[in-house]
Amino acid sequence: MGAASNATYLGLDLSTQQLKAVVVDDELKVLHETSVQFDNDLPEFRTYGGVIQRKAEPHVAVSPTLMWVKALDMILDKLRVCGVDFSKVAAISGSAQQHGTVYWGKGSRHQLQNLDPNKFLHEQLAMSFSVAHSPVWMDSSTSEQCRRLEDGVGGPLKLAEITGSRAYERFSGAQIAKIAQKKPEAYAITERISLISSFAASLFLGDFAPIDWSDGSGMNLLNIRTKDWHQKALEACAPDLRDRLGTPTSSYSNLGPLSSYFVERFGFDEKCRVIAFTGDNSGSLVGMRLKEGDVACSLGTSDTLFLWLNEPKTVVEGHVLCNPIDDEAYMGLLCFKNGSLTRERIRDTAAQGSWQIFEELLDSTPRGNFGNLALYYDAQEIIPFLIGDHRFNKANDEISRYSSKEVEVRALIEGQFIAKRAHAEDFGFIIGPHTRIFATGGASTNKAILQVLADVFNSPVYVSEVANSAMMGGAYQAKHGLLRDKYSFDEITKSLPEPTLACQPYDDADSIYKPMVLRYRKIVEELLAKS
Ligand SMILES: O=C(CO)[C@@H](O)[C@H](O)CF
Repeated sequence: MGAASNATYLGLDLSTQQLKAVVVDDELKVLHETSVQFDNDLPEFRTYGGVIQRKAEPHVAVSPTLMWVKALDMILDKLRVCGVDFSKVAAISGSAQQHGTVYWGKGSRHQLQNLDPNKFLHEQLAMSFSVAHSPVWMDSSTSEQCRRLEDGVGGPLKLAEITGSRAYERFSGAQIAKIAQKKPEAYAITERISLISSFAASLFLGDFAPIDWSDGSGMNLLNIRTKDWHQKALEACAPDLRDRLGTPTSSYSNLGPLSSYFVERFGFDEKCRVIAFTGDNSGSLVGMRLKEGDVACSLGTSDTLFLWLNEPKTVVEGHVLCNPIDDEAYMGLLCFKNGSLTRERIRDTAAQGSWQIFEELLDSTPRGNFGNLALYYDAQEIIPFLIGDHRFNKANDEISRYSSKEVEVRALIEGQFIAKRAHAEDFGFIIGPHTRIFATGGASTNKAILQVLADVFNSPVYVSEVANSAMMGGAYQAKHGLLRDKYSFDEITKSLPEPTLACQPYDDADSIYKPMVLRYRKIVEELLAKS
């Protein structure tokens, strides 16, 4: 099957903290894999976790757009040094952090279409962006724009019914509205607005790439049933926005030939095709080959739960996105902002910065943690809308610290997963005898953490051989988009091994965690009332 038996596919994941790339063979087996860490490999941009946040504006989170361009220059050189034969690559696709927006200035399309193969991309595109720092998904500074957007379309429930979500601060619509209001001159000279996924596709295409339906579902602007922009939402955000966004497209669209820049600079075949890029959670769904009834838990900078939906639904919390594999289907998504950075904080304070000690401490405490329950929110959490650390003892008194480090470690992990179960059930997810949890992301390599996940959800936890499902999803989508006319996604991915069972829940798990979920709801209700 495939374009040719020696065809390879290039998949990328432009995530919050790093750019990752993988080359797979025609059977989708990994041949090469590498990454560029923004903080360490591109220190000149002075990011922390790939993002710039200033104490004076704690709710603002941006990333230098040019940092992502330079990371692409670097990662292709790293792949070349790894010995990748670019001439065999039949198609390219990828994933990227959702919701962030890139602002292409006047004349940038011409620059994209006329790149000089003797120069780095970052040299040639240094002046191409009308907004140098892209707002990213960790930003929560747009509550005012959210209210205006909801009012403009008839309220939060109406917006959720049409676009799959009520207004969220990190979503692109509110972020674009803020740029148009606070930087009108920059907005006026903006020729195109991309998501970070379609921005990455644009670099490979050598032209503006369309926004795909799945990542476009994270903007509060796309009607997820008609797959077209919702005019009232566009008008509630910024003037003349439709032309700046372009026409959205299916998430496995074959966009066109690879830019000649890459053919001449790296030796790609001129027949290599660019397939639409999508959001990282949609890419993870592709990479995990998620099926109806399964739940995916991605443990990365953000923690997300997502599942396959055959039909859209209106939700007051969480999101419904167009499905990246099947144009007629959807996916449900719950995003928890305080993921790996919070786990790293507690690892540093309670486990001397060592994951091994962290695991030992976690393993040394009983399920239920002696009745202690805690919530840790370094940054403004999305669900629930809370911030700060909130520790509770067995008597349900809020306390400032736990006496032991092992209690603190278990309180963090149990609290994160209990919250996920509570909000997944609110979303309508029913945990049953056939439920399978598929774990991915950095923390999915930590067995002790996965055991807590299995216990809290009272379900078996499976892992794929490659922890980075968003990156693998890019590679799978490259072949899927190239050969979709001949083969279905299942046919294209059938050669892949089934995920591995990582752990099963203990028999007493549900009797411990079901009551803790109820306790979590009560605690959150009281904290929200106070805040
Ligand atoms: O905001 C999110 C999803 O809605 C996050 O998972 C980002 O996509 C992480 F990059």
